Amino acid sequence: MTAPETEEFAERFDVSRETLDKLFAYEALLKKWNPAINLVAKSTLEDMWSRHFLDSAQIFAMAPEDARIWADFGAGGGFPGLVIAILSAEKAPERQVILVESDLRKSAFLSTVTRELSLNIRVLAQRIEEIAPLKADVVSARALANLPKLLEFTARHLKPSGIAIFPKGARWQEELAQAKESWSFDYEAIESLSDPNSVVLKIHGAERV
Ligand SMILES: C[S@@+](CC[C@H](N)C(=O)[O-])C[C@H]1O[C@@H](n2cnc3c(N)ncnc32)[C@H](O)[C@@H]1O
Repeated sequence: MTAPETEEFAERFDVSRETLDKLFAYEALLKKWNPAINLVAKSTLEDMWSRHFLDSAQIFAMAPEDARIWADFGAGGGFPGLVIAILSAEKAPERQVILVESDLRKSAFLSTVTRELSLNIRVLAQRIEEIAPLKADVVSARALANLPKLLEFTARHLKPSGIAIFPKGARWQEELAQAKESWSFDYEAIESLSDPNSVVLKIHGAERV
């Protein structure tokens, strides 16, 4: 039987049975690897759908459908990047997702899921600072760094027309004010579906001032 949170997820994001099965397979691999390499906090393992999957899928839904290159920085256990790739297989099949993760054990996990689920993902087991410009349409990052640092990471890798999408916690306004000291940009702050105190920041046209 399908759990209510799974049904709610399927309905909210209008995904097929095949996509749900890929998410179940990813969940099983994550639970298998987590005790060895701590991909997500143990306390959140039983909350996979209402927390990590929902949190990631809302980011997917905020990007233009025709975004071809999507880079997720500091992908860790695959949030949001792996969920983006699983949803993209159904809804944006031309898209390639690039997962940048410098921790070798975590990037090995990301490569295993990529292979087992036949996803259109390129895993880069490198530091963001060291990779060649990606010319991405979208860059996302969850729980990686504060906003000024994220803008610095993103600047080299986003196309001029591209957007950056960063989920942020309750202190997002402080980070925004700090970022505005060195950057000019347009943004939207969208209330997070997984936590009413958090937002997802959508940023366009960032330029150093
Ligand atoms: C707190 S974890 C967040 C993981 C995932 N985004 C999530 O929300 O569950 C941050 C991840 O970023 C990776 N990381 C930190 N600095 C990095 C860098 N400069 N280049 C690539 N990866 C980095 C770490 O290895 C870690 O896996």
